[in-house]
Amino acid sequence: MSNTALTNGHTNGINGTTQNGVHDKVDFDPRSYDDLIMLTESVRRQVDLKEVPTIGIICGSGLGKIGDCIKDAQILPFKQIPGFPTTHVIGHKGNLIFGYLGGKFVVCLQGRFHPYEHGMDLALCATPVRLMHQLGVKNLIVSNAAGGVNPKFNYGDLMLIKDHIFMPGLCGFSPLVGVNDPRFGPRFVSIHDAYDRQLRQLAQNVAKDLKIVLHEGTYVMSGGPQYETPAEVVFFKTVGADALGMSTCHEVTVARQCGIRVFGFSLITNIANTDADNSVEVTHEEVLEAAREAGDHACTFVTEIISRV
Ligand SMILES: O=P(O)(O)O[C@@H]1C[C@H](O)[C@@H](CO)O1
Ligand SMILES: Nc1nc2[nH]cnc2c(=O)[nH]1
Repeated sequence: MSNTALTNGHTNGINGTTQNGVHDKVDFDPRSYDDLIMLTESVRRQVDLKEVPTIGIICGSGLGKIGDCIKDAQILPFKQIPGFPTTHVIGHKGNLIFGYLGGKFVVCLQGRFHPYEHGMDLALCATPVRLMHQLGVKNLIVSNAAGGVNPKFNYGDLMLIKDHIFMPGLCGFSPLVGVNDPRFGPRFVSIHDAYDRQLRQLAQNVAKDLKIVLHEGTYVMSGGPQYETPAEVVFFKTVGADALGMSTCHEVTVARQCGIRVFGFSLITNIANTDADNSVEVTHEEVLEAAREAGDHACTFVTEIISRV
């Protein structure tokens, strides 16, 4: 089957109707388990789930190419998913894709929700991970574009995420804040093993075989959307950061709450400034350009990892 964009009308089941496949604004509560079930049912009705997608993928800025590599793709635009907000960030297409990659049936988020776009509602931004869990995902591959802090990193390198510092989470902006329905998972979640050691080893082996430079390091999520000042970069470097971004940690936190194994990597799209007297501008355009250049590379890497999971 060739790739299919799903545009049939449907009834979303959460507060209302749809016209021409586009859902009306719905009153979706990301902390309601019942709303999550209705959202999941709506997705199930719109796609032909040939198998259980046990692998989920989240594409970072400009890394949507990974989604384009999926075979026999069924493409469900976010605007057809009741409860999903819109993604406004250039380089995030806004599709949920089902199909085959690396010989496995996968579900891929071609675009993500950044907390800075959605009033720091982290539970809302992490809803796709809860959806993936409902659909049967057991392993999640998260990717992002990030600024390199570690002096060994170069533009275009890949960094496997070994650990993270979730700045908004430390300040009370966690997707787990608020009433916790135990059906989402435990109230208190241990994040001691956020990035699965076995998957990291597997990725290292893949990188070696494909002759890809793969660093390993700590990813810091800041609230964004502003990039860091040189003093902030020095601050993060001092506390152990290797790469800086504005996403991922909220998704990983929710994934761990529901028992999904995680593998994460960053594409180093710029080198973060540490000296205010010699600093250069960082732009989203250069971030996207770096991601475009690394698209094939990232796609091969992810495909090979999936084939070996
Ligand atoms: O979705 P990711 O984390 O890859 O997006 C990064 C962080 C900001 O959203 C944007 C900055 O250029 O790219
Ligand atoms: N916070 C942050 N996010 C990024 N995404 C891509 N580059 C950067 C960066 O330098 N800082």
